[in-house]
Amino acid sequence: MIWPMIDVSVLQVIYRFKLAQAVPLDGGATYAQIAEKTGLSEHRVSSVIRQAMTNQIFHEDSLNHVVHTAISAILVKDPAMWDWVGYFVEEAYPSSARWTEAMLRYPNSQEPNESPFAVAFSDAAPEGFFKYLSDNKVTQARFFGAMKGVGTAPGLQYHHVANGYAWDRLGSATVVDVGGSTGHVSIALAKIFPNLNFVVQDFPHTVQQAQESLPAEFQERISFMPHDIFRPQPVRGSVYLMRHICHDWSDKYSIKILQQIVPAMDADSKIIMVEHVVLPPGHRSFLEEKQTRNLDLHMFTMLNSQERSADEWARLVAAADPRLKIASIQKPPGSDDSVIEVVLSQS
Ligand SMILES: C[S@@+](CC[C@H](N)C(=O)[O-])C[C@H]1O[C@@H](n2cnc3c(N)ncnc32)[C@H](O)[C@@H]1O
Repeated sequence: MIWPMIDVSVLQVIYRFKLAQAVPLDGGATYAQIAEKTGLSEHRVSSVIRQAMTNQIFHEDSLNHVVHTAISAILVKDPAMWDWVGYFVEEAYPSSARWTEAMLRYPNSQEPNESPFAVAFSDAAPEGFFKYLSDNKVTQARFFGAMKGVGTAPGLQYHHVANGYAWDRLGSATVVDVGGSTGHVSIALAKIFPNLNFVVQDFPHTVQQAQESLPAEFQERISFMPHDIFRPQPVRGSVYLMRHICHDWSDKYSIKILQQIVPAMDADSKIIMVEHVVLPPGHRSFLEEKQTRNLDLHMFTMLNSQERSADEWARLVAAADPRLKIASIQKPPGSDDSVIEVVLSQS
């Protein structure tokens, strides 16, 4: 149980010293050649690569001669996978080693600037991960690349959002995509549901770029609006889509985000959250269970946030406003996320 830390340390060396790129995709390289390219000693290179081989990263096809495996080759061929590894080994891994320090220094904190990440990067990122990203273009580009890669995973495809809710029953509603980034989810829904219009809200720099690159066919139906999710919702009487928003925030902040929307809601309004709904142990395969538990603790690591069970989602919306109720939770087949429909009861 202790040894997997060596796996990640090895991955960090592979990333930092670009060991995958030091091995040509055709033909491979000797340890001496890789050492020369990377500036590491031949012994260190072979120790690291031979340990990586135990995870099927690289293969020695003859003594001291390294070739790629499918896993090592993907690090060279797929920039999103490279960014994903980079984000994990450079930001998440050192932060994960600071859990207990964060827990002791800031017991049960819900503040992003008291997360294990903020403890690990206290000099560079005293205000937490998101502020660090906005101040560091290299890290930001890597994180966006990683997120783009994650978005291509089968369980996170946008068609699950379409399948998980009866969007066609909304008539000609306006859907406000709160924290909708560059509008990729709205665009995916707009393609399938021609009656719906969309307002995508996010930080000013994000929505400005997105408006400029929006395909002409959607110009009439999708608009972009700079909006801070911690300020009152300016678009009234709509359907409010929030995909992967609250899992970035602890309860304290998620409640604030929801409370900004409630005053804008009318009797037909809904909040549609697309999020992970955690099941109790024993309901899923071992690998799914492991993935969910890892993700929950990863959210703690970086943001002092969490993944939530159905009960925790219900308590969260009720804490934001006792009139808010979860009307339905649908998990489309093959989807990692569920679609949580929240309504405002009028009684
Ligand atoms: C995890 S991403 C989800 C993006 C999109 N909803 C999706 O499903 O791909 C979180 C989004 O929230 C936005 N965000 C974070 N804090 C915000 C704030 N205070 N105001 C507006 N948007 C914010 C980020 O810019 C980012 O686009």
